[in-house]
Amino acid sequence: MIFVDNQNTYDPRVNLAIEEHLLRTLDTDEDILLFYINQPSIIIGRNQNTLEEINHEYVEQNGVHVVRRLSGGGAVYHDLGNLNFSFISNYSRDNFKNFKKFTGPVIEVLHSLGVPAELSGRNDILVEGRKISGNAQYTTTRRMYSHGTLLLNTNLEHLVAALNVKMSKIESKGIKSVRSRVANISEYLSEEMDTLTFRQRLLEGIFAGLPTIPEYKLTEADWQAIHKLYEERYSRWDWNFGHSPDFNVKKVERFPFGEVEVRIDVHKGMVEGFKIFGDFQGEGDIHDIESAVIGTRFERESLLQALQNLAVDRYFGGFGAEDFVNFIY
Ligand SMILES: Nc1ncnc2c1ncn2[C@@H]1O[C@H](COP(=O)(O)OC(=O)CCCC[C@@H]2CCSS2)[C@@H](O)[C@H]1O
Repeated sequence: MIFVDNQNTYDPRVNLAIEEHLLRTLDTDEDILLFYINQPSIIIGRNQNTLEEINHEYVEQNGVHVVRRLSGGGAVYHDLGNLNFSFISNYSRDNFKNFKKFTGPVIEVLHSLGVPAELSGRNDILVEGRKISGNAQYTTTRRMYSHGTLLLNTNLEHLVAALNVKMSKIESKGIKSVRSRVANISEYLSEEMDTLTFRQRLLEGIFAGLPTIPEYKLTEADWQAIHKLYEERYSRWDWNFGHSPDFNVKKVERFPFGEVEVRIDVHKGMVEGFKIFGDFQGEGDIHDIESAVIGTRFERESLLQALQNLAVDRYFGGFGAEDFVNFIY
């Protein structure tokens, strides 16, 4: 096994690009171990509807990154107190969906630190029934990775808040996250440890018995390829939001001026269908609003922009564009 150092990158878009690059391009049959720590972010599963997984108000107010990964499964929250590990290896039927094989060495190190960790029936590592690690895998035809989180000292209030979705009545075929009770590993450690020291302990534990840790240093060419993946995938709205499965939103609310019901069809993150019903009365043809938003991104700023040239309050009587967007989004 070879260790790859990500050279103190804390940007989740770059870290996921490094991981994908190592998976796809590094020409080796060796197993690779990569660790990464991310600035506050939500990492969405490959087949999830991003909007169903994030508290977008919290995300916008706190500058949390939202990035989609290649592997399936649910959405997780990362901050500097969370360590991610990734084992990249040759694909085999035996390795794929085999979480025990990849979490085993990590669990062993946790035991040596006095943490009574165990693999759950699914793909979580638990301590006293609480989740300290979520795991997922992705495979190409030749190679695969099995990666997981480790909650060492994450702000759990932020974790819960960031993943607390407020948007109601969404229907989609997206994979839903499985909400769990979570805990920090630090609760179980007898000494205080920061995330980098914890990483070092894992590294030494996993490579125990070897005189030196075999390491591959990322080259200039590697960084160029990583940068390309960053640009073309992980920093793009189309990947992080637009890649979501189709979904429908239905909103109904009674306002002083009457009841409004809105039904929205979203395809690849864009508004494809938009219908307004209700017993409200106003001037103007409500179809103007419908046609203004069709074809825009289903996100606050784009919706507001689309409605900019319409005097929305004319249609509903005292209900402006901002109120309308707050209602539908
Ligand atoms: N960081 C972290 N670690 C463990 N559990 C978490 C975390 N954040 C949130 N959660 C809890 O897990 C569920 C989602 O569980 P669920 O089982 O739906 O999803 C996962 O576990 C996916 C793990 C992906 C790991 C990758 C490794 C490197 S990049 S991300 C969520 O609702 C919370 O209750």
